[in-house]
Amino acid sequence: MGQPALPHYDTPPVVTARDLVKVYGSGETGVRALDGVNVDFTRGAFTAIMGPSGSGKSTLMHCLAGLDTATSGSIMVGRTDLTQLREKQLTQLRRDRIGFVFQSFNLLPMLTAERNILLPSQIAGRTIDRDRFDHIVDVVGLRQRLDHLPATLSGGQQQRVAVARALLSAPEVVYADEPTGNLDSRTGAEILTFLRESAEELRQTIVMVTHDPVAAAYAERVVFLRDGRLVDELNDPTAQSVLDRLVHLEA
Ligand SMILES: Nc1ncnc2c1ncn2[C@@H]1O[C@H](COP(=O)(O)OP(=O)(O)OP(=O)(O)O)[C@@H](O)[C@H]1O
Repeated sequence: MGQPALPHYDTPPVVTARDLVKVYGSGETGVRALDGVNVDFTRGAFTAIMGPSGSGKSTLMHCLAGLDTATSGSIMVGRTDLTQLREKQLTQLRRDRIGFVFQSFNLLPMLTAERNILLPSQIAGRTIDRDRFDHIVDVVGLRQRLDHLPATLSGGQQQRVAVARALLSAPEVVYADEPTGNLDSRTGAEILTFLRESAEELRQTIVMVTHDPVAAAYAERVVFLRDGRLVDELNDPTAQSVLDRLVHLEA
């Protein structure tokens, strides 16, 4: 195990998973996708989850985000244990307290960029923080594209819309699932830089699943899964140091 992330040691974790187990199926054919994961994410930390194929990355993110139910263990988001929530409360928690960025952007095609960014807040009945909206739109460089439909935007611009949408309500945590998987490397670098700056400057907590050591190196911390267990972590990673650990894990 690496050292704890020093810049955040004095802040309580935003998300805490304890003894997290996820078994798909049962009996002989059951798959133990998570096998007792303990992990904390502190406020303003940008963390990447990595590991070999099938190690449980997606399962961990889906459980942490309340998109899938854990078999046992607890997941605290602030003071809420989301493993104890009913479906309706879980839906509300996802809507009000968690942001999502997916590989496939997930924008509504008939809405402009601006309306896509605002929609979740409008559905939740939140007052729009116009200053934050303006700040985010300017930082991601979407000012000139706000009245465009997604189909008329490049992949990178569409992902910026998705990131702006996720960040607008200042959720307690943003989960990003391969956010640069559909982007060329230059555009991907821009999105990752923005995610990193959001963590540093807006103190936005971000957890990202990726296969790409170059993408993971934008995070300040990388946690490694193998066979459903958290087996290693790196602070201040470089693409090379991440790659070295991965090669070691896959050996
Ligand atoms: N819905 C499911 N039903 C049964 N088994 C599943 C299901 N989802 C995942 N698994 C199994 O759980 C294990 C962990 O899968 P998961 O998708 O979380 O890994 P991953 O690290 O995200 O993999 P990859 O890098 O290939 O996307 C694998 O053995 C997988 O086959």
